[in-house]
Amino acid sequence: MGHTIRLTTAQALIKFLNQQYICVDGVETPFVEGIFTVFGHGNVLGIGQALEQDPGHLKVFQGKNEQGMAHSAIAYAKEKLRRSIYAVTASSGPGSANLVTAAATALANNLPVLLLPADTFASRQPDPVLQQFEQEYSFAVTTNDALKPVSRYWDRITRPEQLMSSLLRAFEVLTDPARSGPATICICQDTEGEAFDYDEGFFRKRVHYMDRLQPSVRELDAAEELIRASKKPLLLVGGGAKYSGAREELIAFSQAYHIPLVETHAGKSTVEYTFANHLGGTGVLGTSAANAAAREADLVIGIGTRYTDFTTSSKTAFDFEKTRFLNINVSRMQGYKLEGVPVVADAKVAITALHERLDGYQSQFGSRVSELKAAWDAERDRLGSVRFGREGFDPEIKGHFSQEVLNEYADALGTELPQTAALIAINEAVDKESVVVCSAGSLPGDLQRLWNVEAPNTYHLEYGYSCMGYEVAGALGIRLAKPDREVYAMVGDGSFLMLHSELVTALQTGNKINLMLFDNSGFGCINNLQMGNGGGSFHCEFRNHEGNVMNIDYAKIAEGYGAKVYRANTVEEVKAAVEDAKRQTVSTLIEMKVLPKTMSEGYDNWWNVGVAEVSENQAVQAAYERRAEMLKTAKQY
Ligand SMILES: Cc1ncc(C[n+]2csc(CCOP(=O)(O)OP(=O)(O)O)c2C)c(N)n1
Ligand SMILES: O=C1C[C@@H](O)[C@H](O)[C@@H](O)C1=O
Ligand SMILES: [Mg+2]
Repeated sequence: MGHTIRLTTAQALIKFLNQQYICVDGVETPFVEGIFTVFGHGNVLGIGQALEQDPGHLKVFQGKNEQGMAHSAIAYAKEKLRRSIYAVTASSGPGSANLVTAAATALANNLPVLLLPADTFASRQPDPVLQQFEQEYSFAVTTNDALKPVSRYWDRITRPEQLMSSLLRAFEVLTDPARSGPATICICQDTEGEAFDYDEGFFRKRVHYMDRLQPSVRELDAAEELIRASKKPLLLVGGGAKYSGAREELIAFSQAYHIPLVETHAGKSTVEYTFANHLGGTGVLGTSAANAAAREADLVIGIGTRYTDFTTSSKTAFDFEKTRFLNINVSRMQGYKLEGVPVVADAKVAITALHERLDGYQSQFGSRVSELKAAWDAERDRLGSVRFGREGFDPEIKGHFSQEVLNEYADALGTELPQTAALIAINEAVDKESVVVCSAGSLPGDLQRLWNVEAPNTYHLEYGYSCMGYEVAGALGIRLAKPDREVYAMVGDGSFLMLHSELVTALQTGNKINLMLFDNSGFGCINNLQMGNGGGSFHCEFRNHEGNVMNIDYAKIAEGYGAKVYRANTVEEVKAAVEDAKRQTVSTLIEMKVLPKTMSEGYDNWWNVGVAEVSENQAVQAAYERRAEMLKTAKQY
């Protein structure tokens, strides 16, 4: 052993974080950008002291809610294509518990984040300490154990020297493209402040190489054979393609062999929609063009996709009798899905290698690609020009609300604005390099279908966990990743109510974000789901105790925090507000009252949901039977 240096566990942690680098394609950059903190008794005297003494290059942010700040950290990592992270420190007990939802969000989306919740005392001398819940069967169980199932790596540090092996393992996980996710290191409160003579070698600069996984010759042979045998292959672009940076390779491949391209939420904006062979999003929230191409395809080339139910329309989007799957993925687990032929490799490398092998090949899609795209573009134009009428209005979500109820909403909210028209107006008004973020509600559907991307990597959807409350916090994380871009959080009233604390952090730190608040006074998409499956409207509208539609002044709330606010209830007002908001340096909120049932829906999709098998309501029974019929056509596994 060489020289030693005497540090507390927390000081050693911060020193180590400063020395971690990542290398991708020969470019070496620091891996840990900073740390989000909510200090409490569990971490302020340990990690807080260490940061106050010497943060090194780490940027230190004061979060307002542990879940919120962790969402910001996750969004930062996603926007940085997993090549840079923030750490997150929380105090023990409720602070740790607040991290659970965010950890699960990171896990579902394969996003790296280092979670550092404090733990109870290693010595147990003062037990039970404040916020220790005392589980009778074991004093070793603390709130932090709730983070185990939602972490890719989890450890508890009860002695200073344990930190060394723990951190090395955590960074191996955080920088592995196939297993990236939350690494959680819980440090006992007393241990954080305990000193140890650390070997100086532990703090040397460490470079983690995110090498591009190469496909084997056998895999490429199999892939080539599949494609050559296919008449109508389809490129399905998932998040793995985006993280790999495979835009140019995908465009060249698609162009050379005339293979149409569709995308998942995570993959969206890897290739911009202006590319001629791009048919938009696929599945439950997909375009008519993408879903038609999926049905016609005899080979799906899935690139970095997890094939979720939304992507596959609960395994009904394809003709499973004839369609084969070629799965390019860095994860073997993902590669095995839908009985596909796996190519366990980096997307960019695999597409390049396949491109070189397919000389002379051409798909038989011919003019079908441009025809499908043109038909969808016309449909999008229609959705953009929908206007409300007090009589005979036929909303996109049909048969749920009578004209009378829709008029009631128009009166209560003082608006006639349809959601699709508002969204398309925003799409047209924002600069093409700006970034849009969303995660839950009806907006992901409208975004996947209607948000036309003109510049790569400008669309950020958290749809692995679809966690309400990610939108505002996520916008902050994106702004930190891309400080020169405008960031627009598309947020429903329900999501805004669930969590928007990090708006204050954005205002406090001068990191401008724009919140596009779509207020339809309710959990709109869930109301659609219940009514679309035979139910009534049950506890999803925001009506008060007298049965009246609530009209909440969200602009006033944001104004109270110090944001610049706008109230925009017509397409013209929305466009004007977006233009003015661009000129602001402070964070903005544009409140739009939109009519329920005016979001987009349909286009040959299906979502398998748990409809009641027995019910006193005939409409629910009918919905159950429809589901049973659909299940007959679905692949079983
Ligand atoms: C944390 C969390 N809780 C619950 C849900 C289930 N959920 C999905 S969308 C939704 C309602 C969203 O309402 P709002 O944000 O107003 O969007 P809208 O559907 O009205 O557009 C709910 C409750 C979720 N996705 N995330
Ligand atoms: O339950 C849900 C329904 C989806 O439509 C929505 O986008 C998502 O947020 C969700 O959780
Ligand atoms: Mg709503």
